[in-house]
Amino acid sequence: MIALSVNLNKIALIRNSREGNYPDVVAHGRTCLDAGAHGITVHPRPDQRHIRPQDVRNLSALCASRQMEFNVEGNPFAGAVGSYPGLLPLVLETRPQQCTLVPDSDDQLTSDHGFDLNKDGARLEPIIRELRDAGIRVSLFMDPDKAQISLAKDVGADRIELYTGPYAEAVSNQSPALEKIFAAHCAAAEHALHMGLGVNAGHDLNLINLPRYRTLPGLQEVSIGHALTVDAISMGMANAVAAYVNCLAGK
Ligand SMILES: CC(=O)[C@@H](O)[C@H](O)COP(=O)(O)O
Ligand SMILES: NCC(=O)COP(=O)(O)O
Repeated sequence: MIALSVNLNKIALIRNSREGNYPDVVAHGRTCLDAGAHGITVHPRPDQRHIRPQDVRNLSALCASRQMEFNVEGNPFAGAVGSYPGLLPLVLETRPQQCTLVPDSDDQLTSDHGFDLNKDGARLEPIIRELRDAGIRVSLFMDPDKAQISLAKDVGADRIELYTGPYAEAVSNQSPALEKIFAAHCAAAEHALHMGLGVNAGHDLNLINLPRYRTLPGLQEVSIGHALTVDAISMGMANAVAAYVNCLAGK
């Protein structure tokens, strides 16, 4: 089974466009879990454009009450800004099952590359150790590069999350590069498994590109937010979650 972790960033983004708590992020989290999602993902950013620290606390409590996986993504090097305490303090306070470290700069529109561990490996190592010592599984956001994935093992990660943006773009553009891109993802996944790393994936996955991506060797979990939320506008959130769960199951 490939787990579906629903990313609720975009629900928070709509909420933040007005005062008040509408739509309610926690209520949507509950709907997703009721509809068959295996977990919830959030990616708080220092500018709090969507997920706020209190959302992380509330969703952590929701997932704990359901014994479902909570995955918090973010830049481990971003410090405290205003009421954003920084990723590490927030994660150590809320104790998700998984923390996915992503090499985003603070002003990035969205995530668009994996770690260069030749550059960041040494400063990531103590962070990964601290998270693992707290009982939190650590995944690193990575491009499908075998040498980099070997380094992910060396710095102590449990899993990698393969960055699927270029794969999704190639599917959507019907690019001739698609075969090569998907082959690189398969080789990267096989290498990760060989190294003893678990394999997650995410970014711009949708109902069109998922039927192929779900065949990736050893894929354990996908986190999906943007497209699933867009589908929920026409299908309803529960139906959208069910459609993605079915798609991952090959139905
Ligand atoms: C790491 C990753 O690919 C996702 O978390 C994605 O970056 C979603 O973040 P935004 O919703 O802020 O674009
Ligand atoms: N890790 C990827 C994620 O959480 C969601 O990415 P997207 O589906 O919003 O592109």
